[in-house]
Amino acid sequence: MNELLQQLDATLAARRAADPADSYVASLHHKGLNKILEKVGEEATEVILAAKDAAAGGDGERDALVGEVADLWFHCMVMLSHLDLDSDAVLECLRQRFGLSGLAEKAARGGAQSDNG
Ligand SMILES: N=c1c2ncn([C@@H]3O[C@H](COP(=O)(O)OP(=O)(O)OP(=O)(O)O)[C@@H](O)[C@H]3O)c2ncn1[C@@H]1O[C@H](COP(=O)(O)O)[C@@H](O)[C@H]1O
Repeated sequence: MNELLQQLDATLAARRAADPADSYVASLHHKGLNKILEKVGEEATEVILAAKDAAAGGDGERDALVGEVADLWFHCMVMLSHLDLDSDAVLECLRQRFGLSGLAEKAARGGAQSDNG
């Protein structure tokens, strides 16, 4: 669906058979799902901290936030690849949701009573 994401997905899939000594992605696949999830968690925390800094800071902090989001997206893509999924599946999910109000969707599944979930 998105050319860059598709190219990156292809690289991530190819790295599953690569030597961990030669490739960061191969080293993550080699270490396994728990290591990959640890990285996703770390990167998510870094995004939160960077967003706080960006809200209070200037262009440097905003650029740093973009870099942290890229790290998070990348590690989520490695996680999907490790589980035989790819970004196309996520983009298709977003495409199906596009234009459907989150409030309307929540009401349709009977979840409109609470603000917490
Ligand atoms: N987009 C990325 C990308 N974004 C971030 N990173 C790496 O992700 C790591 C995360 O940052 P950290 O500060 O947590 O790294 P770290 O401290 O070395 O990690 P740990 O030792 O704590 O696990 C860094 O080493 C980054 O270089 C990426 N590594 C690879 N890619 C893409 O994946 C492709 C394949 O990479 P290789 O498999 O390394 O060839 C590359 O060509 C790129 O397109």
